[in-house]
Amino acid sequence: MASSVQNQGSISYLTQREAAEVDETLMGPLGFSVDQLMELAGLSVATSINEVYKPSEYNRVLAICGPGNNGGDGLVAARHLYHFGYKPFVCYPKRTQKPLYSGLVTQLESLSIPFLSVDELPMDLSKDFDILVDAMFGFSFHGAPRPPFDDLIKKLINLHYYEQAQRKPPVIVSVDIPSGWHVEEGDVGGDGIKPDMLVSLTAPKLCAKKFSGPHHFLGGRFVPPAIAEKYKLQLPQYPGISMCVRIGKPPQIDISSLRENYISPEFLEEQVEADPLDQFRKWFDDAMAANLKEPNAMALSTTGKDGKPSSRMVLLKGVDKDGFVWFTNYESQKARQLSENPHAALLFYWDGLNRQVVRVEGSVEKVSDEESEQYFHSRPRGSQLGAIVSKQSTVIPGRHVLHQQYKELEEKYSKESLIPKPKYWGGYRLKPERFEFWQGQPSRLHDRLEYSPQETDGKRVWKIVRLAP
Ligand SMILES: NC(=O)C1=CN([C@@H]2O[C@H](COP(=O)(O)OP(=O)(O)OC[C@H]3O[C@@H](n4cnc5c(N)ncnc54)[C@H](OP(=O)(O)O)[C@@H]3O)[C@@H](O)[C@H]2O)[C@H](O)CC1
Ligand SMILES: Cc1cc2nc3c(=O)[nH]c(=O)nc-3n(C[C@H](O)[C@H](O)[C@H](O)COP(=O)(O)O)c2cc1C
Ligand SMILES: Cc1ncc(COP(=O)(O)O)c(C=O)c1O
Ligand SMILES: [K+]
Repeated sequence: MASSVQNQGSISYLTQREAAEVDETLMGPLGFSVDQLMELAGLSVATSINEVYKPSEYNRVLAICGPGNNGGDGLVAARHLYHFGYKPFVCYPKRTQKPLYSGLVTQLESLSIPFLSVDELPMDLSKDFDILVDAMFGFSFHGAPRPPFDDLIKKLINLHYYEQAQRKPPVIVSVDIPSGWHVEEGDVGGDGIKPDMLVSLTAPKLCAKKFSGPHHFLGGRFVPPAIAEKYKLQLPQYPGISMCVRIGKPPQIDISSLRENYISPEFLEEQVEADPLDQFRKWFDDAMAANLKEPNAMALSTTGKDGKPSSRMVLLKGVDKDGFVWFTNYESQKARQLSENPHAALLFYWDGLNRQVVRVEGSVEKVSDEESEQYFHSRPRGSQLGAIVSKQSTVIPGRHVLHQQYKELEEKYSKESLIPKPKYWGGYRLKPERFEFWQGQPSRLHDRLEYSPQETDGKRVWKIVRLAP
């Protein structure tokens, strides 16, 4: 059995027989119920879709569900997609009279998700939907598709006939097997559906080797090692806590075509804080609440006396009325430039909120030695040693020198002993003279509000103006 499991690269592909056996083993000796596996499968499908097609752009989803478990996966996926912010519709023409399936239907009905009969579907699916989930047939498909699925499959094949230059055609996402394809041979006649995305479940089936669309995902982070061992399955690592993982090549796309259409709430003069620091804190809190990774990462741009700019990321470690603070090596390239020209600019980009705080511009000073000292000792011991080891921005012969010195220092400063802050390490503080807050909007008509200081009646106030996007 094991020898017949096919590999392409480092991933195993299952035959139809093996796929059914794995299923039986999961649901027999390994104690899974079909409900559980279907829930995990449907959730994997929904998360895979969300990785590639965001609900802001691809909102209307039609899940076309077949009579078997593949159809059940489609019903579960539709429910999760609803909760992820999509608008799902379901076409489920051959309902299975089992409590599992009627339960799934009830759950969808309770969310007011419309069920459309085959007759209610438009001839041309491209107008009403952004995503078509093909959950008609999975690994038990055999022979030629019978009605009404033959026509439904034709609708998916014919989609491109309706493609109009101005309209983005809906994408097809196939669950486990592109419906109508032979489970092992693939699209034998070459005239079957051509999904944009395939979400293989448990392990890809042989037909997946013939999939040439841009997005191949594997879902189902539930395969116990016993199954993987028994079938000598080589499966990829799932990232983080994700239910799915991209397999196969990442899409080869034309970089010039990469673009987002930003959709955000309005950002108006009336809503902003009078003090840009308060506005910054508000946006920083939003970035924290949105769970963005390292919202304190900022690009720092400096120029030396030659006037040639350089940028690099640093971490914001404090912000108050006196300015924005970060820590670094005082003998680094940025330090040299700052000693030649104290003017610098900071830039934050908060992807996920479509926001950047651009041009926090101002002059820079070193922070006090006590402040550097205090921050240095708050860092993990490893980072403290790292700061001693790294003669930042100098040329070194290889990684080994860093590790060698690190090991020596680790021995020198055992356990609790104080690691002295090197003289060449400390903080800088930028005192802002200008701020700009930018929020992305559709058609590149973004909001840009700029703060600059102004004297009014001998008092310094912040003037706010709107800039053209
Ligand atoms: N561990 C896993 O991998 C899991 C997989 N899941 C999903 O389940 C499918 C396999 O489900 P299964 O119910 O075995 O089969 P299908 O969904 O492929 O469909 C079977 C039904 O389709 C009918 N059928 C078959 N061929 C035709 C045809 N040519 N025309 C019309 N109808 C057809 C079949 O009827 P028969 O009368 O022919 O028997 C069945 O009614 C797998 O691919 C995954 O998507 C689980 O959800 C989770 C675990
Ligand atoms: C997210 C991120 C945060 C960083 N934070 C710092 C930092 O706080 N301090 C620092 O010295 N380098 C930091 N670095 C490394 C710098 O980007 C840079 O490589 C280093 O400071 C040397 O820059 P320079 O040669 O221009 O002086 C960070 C890098 C990244 C990607
Ligand atoms: C070289 C260097 N120094 C300092 C920092 C800031 O890190 P910490 O939070 O440890 O101060 C970083 C962060 O990436 C860094 O790469
Ligand atoms: K399918």
